[in-house]
Amino acid sequence: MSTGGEQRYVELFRLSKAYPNPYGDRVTVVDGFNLIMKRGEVVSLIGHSGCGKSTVLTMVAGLNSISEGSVVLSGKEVTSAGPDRAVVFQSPCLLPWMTAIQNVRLGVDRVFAHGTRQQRKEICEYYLDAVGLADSMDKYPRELSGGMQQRVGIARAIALKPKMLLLDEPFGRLDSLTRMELQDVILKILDREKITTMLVTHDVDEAIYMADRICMMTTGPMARVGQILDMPFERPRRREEVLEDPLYYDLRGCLVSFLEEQDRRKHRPAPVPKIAESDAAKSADASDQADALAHAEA
Ligand SMILES: Nc1ncnc2c1ncn2[C@@H]1O[C@H](COP(=O)(O)OP(=O)(O)OP(=O)(O)O)[C@@H](O)[C@H]1O
Repeated sequence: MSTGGEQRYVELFRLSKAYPNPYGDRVTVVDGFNLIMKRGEVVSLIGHSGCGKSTVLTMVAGLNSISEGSVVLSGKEVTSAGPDRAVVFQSPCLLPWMTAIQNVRLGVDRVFAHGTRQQRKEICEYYLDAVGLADSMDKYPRELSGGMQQRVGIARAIALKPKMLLLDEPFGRLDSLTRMELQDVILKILDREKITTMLVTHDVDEAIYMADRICMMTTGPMARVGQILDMPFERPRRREEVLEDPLYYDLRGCLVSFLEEQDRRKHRPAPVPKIAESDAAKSADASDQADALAHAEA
């Protein structure tokens, strides 16, 4: 039976972020973002470009300061970056003078400094094999395709055996075939290792296929959780089964409607500003505004 700590393994409590703007003010991008994740759960954050998905993820990673609120992972408040949270970004940023295995070893040597040299080597080999790079471990980044480099980035993150995996559009730069292959690579590893994962993506289908829950963010500024959807599909998942499930299209429709509604709100015209005039002119102006608002609501 799972304990309370496993049910509330990650807690984002009233998380807010304000960035300075060029005029010296602060703009609150994310405001009062609440989310609780179970241990081993995969939650996808989805929302319009610029709503603050990466801001939330980087605050959880400890790479971005928290303006207000808190992130608690396994009972411990996050105050800085640490190896218990591994991040995979769009681009893996491998060190070009090191081979694939040397890139993975950098972190492994630090985190498992207590292990023997042989044990650390085996960890790296195991995860490079898990991402399908058994034959390319000794290649340099320049000898690897974009997809292969991203596989190294995934192996590098998971080899640290983190408590939490943070994926920020990890397939964003890949062609659709490679993207699907890597989705399956990650799903297989997550099914085996049960790593609690936050996945930021723009891709509705990717979110449905990979996540246990999808957290839809409202459009910023002051973005927060708009709605959370549970994905009813069993694990391990097979793409064809998910795609053939009639619920898939209902869920997809729900996500798309949410995003469209957010888009409408963002582009709703503001009321026409009033200018001081006579009472008669004022009332005419008020009725024009009412018309404008009614038009915007329609
Ligand atoms: N360091 C920063 N300083 C000032 N503003 C920032 C900073 N980082 C992000 N922002 C702003 O915060 C908002 C949210 O950015 P963020 O990258 O979190 O959004 P996102 O939803 O991940 O976007 P996308 O989907 O396009 O990657 C944007 O308006 C962005 O311009």
